[in-house]
Amino acid sequence: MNEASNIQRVEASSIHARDLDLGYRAPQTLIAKGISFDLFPGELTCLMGPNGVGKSTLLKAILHQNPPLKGKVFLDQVDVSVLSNRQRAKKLAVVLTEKITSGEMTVNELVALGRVPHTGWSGLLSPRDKLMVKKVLDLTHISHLANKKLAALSDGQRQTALIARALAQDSKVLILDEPTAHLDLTNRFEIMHLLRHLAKKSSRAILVVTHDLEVAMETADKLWIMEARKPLLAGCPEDLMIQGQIQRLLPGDKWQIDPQSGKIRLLDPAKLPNIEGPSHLSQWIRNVFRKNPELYQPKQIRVRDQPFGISLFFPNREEKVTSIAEMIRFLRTQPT
Ligand SMILES: Nc1ncnc2c1ncn2[C@@H]1O[C@H](COP(=O)(O)OP(=O)(O)OP(=O)(O)O)[C@@H](O)[C@H]1O
Repeated sequence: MNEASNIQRVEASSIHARDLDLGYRAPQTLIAKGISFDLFPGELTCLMGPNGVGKSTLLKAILHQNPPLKGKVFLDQVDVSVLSNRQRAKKLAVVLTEKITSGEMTVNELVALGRVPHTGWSGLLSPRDKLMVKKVLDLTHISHLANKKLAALSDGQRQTALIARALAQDSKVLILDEPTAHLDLTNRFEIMHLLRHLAKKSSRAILVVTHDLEVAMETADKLWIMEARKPLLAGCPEDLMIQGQIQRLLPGDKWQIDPQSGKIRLLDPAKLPNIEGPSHLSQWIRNVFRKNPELYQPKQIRVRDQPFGISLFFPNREEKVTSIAEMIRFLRTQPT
């Protein structure tokens, strides 16, 4: 980035930091050095990295819960350390991986707490506040849970209620730590698509810490990849995938990201059988041999669709099966 474009981007970013040292005091522990980032309005950014690398520590620096050991974080060009808690809460909403202690509270009451920066601690909701609570309950598909106590919710429902509370805060910056951790397959996409939609529709800057590469690739505008003792790497997810940079999320040489599917898999064993047939079928047969390197490998495998069938070719015969389970059973009977 040259200097002129750098200045332009700094002006546009909602959160900006350069060359931070992140860590803890008493005793002083340095976790990450030289960390720089810009979070832009209208974008959903996913922060990814191995366990313990310092993602939550970075969030705590942005939130001023644990200020950086060196450097400053700017929220709308204002140093976060000079903002009061109330000023920060109006600009920035957070969903952390917190345990809810007050299980007696209802979902409606929890979400209404999101309006506190706007109502004051009296907690009296104006009609506009009540409308906002209703709107976010609808948006997150939990209106039917409004009067349920938090203690009576599943982990995923509680997580969604916390997200609704943050949305009710109606801030321009939203930060979420592993929001999809407890959600089922559909809801992890639903919630992330909702966050993406909010980023676009109301020009919010949204930062999500996640370990879910599939959801991040599907929804994020930007990825921030955090590695031990390295500067933060930021980029468009598709560029990072094509450039092989996503592989940085998997230190060591045991696991590999397939740049075509974006899926994580064991590094290919030296030899896989020769498989002919449509790629959407042959890839799943290949998957079986990757998972079961001990399986007897025929000379050639041919797979076909409609009706589904697999032909296994041996030096002097052909065996036909009609499912992958049947293929595995058959190959297990073969001497290795
Ligand atoms: N309050 C603290 N005091 C000292 N060290 C801490 C504190 N909290 C976390 N750490 C350490 O900081 C390092 C980074 O932790 P952090 O929680 O930021 O990692 P993370 O990337 O969010 O990990 P995960 O993916 O497992 O959530 C870890 O080594 C952790 O032990």
